[in-house]
Amino acid sequence: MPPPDTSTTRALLRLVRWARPALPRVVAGGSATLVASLIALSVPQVLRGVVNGPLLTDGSRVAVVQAALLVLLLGVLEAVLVWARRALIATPGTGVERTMRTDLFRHLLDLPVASHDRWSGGQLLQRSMGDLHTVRRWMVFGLVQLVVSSTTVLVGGVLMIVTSPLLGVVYLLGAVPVIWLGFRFRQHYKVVARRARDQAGDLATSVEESVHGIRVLKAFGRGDDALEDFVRQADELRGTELDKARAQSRMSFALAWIPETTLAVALGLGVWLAATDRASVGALVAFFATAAVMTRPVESLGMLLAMTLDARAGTDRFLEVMDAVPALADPERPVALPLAPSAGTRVELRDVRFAHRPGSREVLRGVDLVLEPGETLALVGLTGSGKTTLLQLVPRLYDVTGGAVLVDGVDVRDVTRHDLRGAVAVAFEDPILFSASVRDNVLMGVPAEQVATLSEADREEVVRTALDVARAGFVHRLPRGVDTVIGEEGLSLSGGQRQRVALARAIAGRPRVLVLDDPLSALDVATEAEVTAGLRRVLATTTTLVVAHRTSTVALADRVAVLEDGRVTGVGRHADLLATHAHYRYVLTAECGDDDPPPPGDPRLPLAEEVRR
Ligand SMILES: Nc1ncnc2c1ncn2[C@@H]1O[C@H](COP(=O)(O)OP(=O)(O)OP(=O)(O)O)[C@@H](O)[C@H]1O
Repeated sequence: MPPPDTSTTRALLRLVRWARPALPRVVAGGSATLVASLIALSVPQVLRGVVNGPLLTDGSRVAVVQAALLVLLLGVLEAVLVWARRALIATPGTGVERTMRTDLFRHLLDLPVASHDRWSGGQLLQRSMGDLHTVRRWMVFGLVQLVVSSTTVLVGGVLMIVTSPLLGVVYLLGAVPVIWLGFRFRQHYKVVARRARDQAGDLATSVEESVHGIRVLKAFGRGDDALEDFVRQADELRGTELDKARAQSRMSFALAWIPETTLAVALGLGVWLAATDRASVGALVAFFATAAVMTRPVESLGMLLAMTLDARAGTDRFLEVMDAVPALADPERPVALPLAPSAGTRVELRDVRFAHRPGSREVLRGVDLVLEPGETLALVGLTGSGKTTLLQLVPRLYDVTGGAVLVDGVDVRDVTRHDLRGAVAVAFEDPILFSASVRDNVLMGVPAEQVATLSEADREEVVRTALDVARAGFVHRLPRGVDTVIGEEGLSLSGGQRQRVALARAIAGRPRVLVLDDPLSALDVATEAEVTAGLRRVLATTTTLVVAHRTSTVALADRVAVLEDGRVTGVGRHADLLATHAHYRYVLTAECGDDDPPPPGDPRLPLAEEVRR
């Protein structure tokens, strides 16, 4: 077998952090297996004594019976140890797998939103399920068996040389081609093992995306294309799995025929040695019985090496995610947000700059904006002007790349994410709900520790008020009212219904700051006005930043800020801006007079020119 691959060893050693609690039992189980194997190797030595002693000399029955009883005892002991291994190892492995999975999930929740662009949903699913399952199987079976088989082969080899040096050397000559083939196998297999895992992740992503976008696929009649794509990916994965299987069977074949061939040569040589009195019959029996005991460990080495390389690929994929740095980590010395002033919370964006990647074009280029306590400020701008990006900086879904966002005078980077998110609630245009009851979805907007202190009646009151304000009374007509479980991502609700439940979630915790990304876009104007009026009434002291695309939304704000090419070019009341700000008028009304040329790069430019003509 090839010497251990240091990079594989290093990667797998990093697993000790998770495996530590299971180590005592794994080591005990491994030791039991090792002793069982050594017992198996000792039987040929007993046979040697019987053959060279009673069988070939005085034929003492007592000695033969004694030897048989000894072999029986060793056999029983070996069986007990094999059972002990299973009993010791089965449970701790599942605990390790669970801890790794939980840590991975916890880490995912801590990662910046941007890192989710790096791994698709299917890849993360595969990493947290299939990969960790492979790692666990290797840890409790592959690793133990690899250590035991390698030790058995080593001890067996030494015993063979001691029993008959010449035959031992002949037999062990087979190790030379085996090591060479093992090197080649490892080089090839580690590449295909990784490829197979990546392809399995891509395949899972296809399933996830197709299920997610099933309505689009059906509506556009693209089901066959999706199927074709899926079959192609499935074929690629199958090809890689076959490649793995072929490599493994070549290795297993070599591990079967090479030792058997050298054993056949050793047998011929051994018979000649015995016939010429250069070796005892007992030694010959012991030699070949040892070779028989070693057959299985030798043959299993190919499979165990493959398992190790599969586990290495799984470990690498797990550690890649775990090594991703949570860019939005909590500060070392967090500052507490001051208690909410009675008038409400002041939010300030001070010379805020933001680029999605280092060196890329800045989406925000020095934004200065102040939201006075309790004020509702609408953010208006052309599509792609950076409105959503700006909103996401307030609850720190992204960090500014320049300047600062301050909540009641405290930089949001100096506050723990837990505190900040307790103070700032968000509702997006595309609302994501979870496959839980309406009640649980709404209560998700209230910090967990606060929910724990509420009585059952208070919780109901919180949910009812939030749903009332969001004009989401339709939930009471669902089959089980607020207990109705809304399907995955809330797809069993209409777009407008989902938006209202998501809004109820955002306001349930009575946040100090509410950040709304056009959250009522799917509502008719009348319902939107009702919802906004309800919001104003209930959240009188809540400072609100809302992205608006419609005049109806904007009219309900105290002031409006116009975002233009990454900068705020105007702040004021809707009517004033409409009268004085050409770009604002253009964005909101698509009315473009001769004096108000559409801004360069505006996607509506061709249409505006057409209208003018
Ligand atoms: N994750 C991302 N990575 C790289 N660029 C991004 C990312 N998200 C948004 N952008 C870019 O940032 C710019 C601003 O996007 P943003 O979503 O903030 O615009 P918006 O004003 O909210 O648009 P809309 O009104 O259409 O929602 C766009 O050019 C967009 O392509």
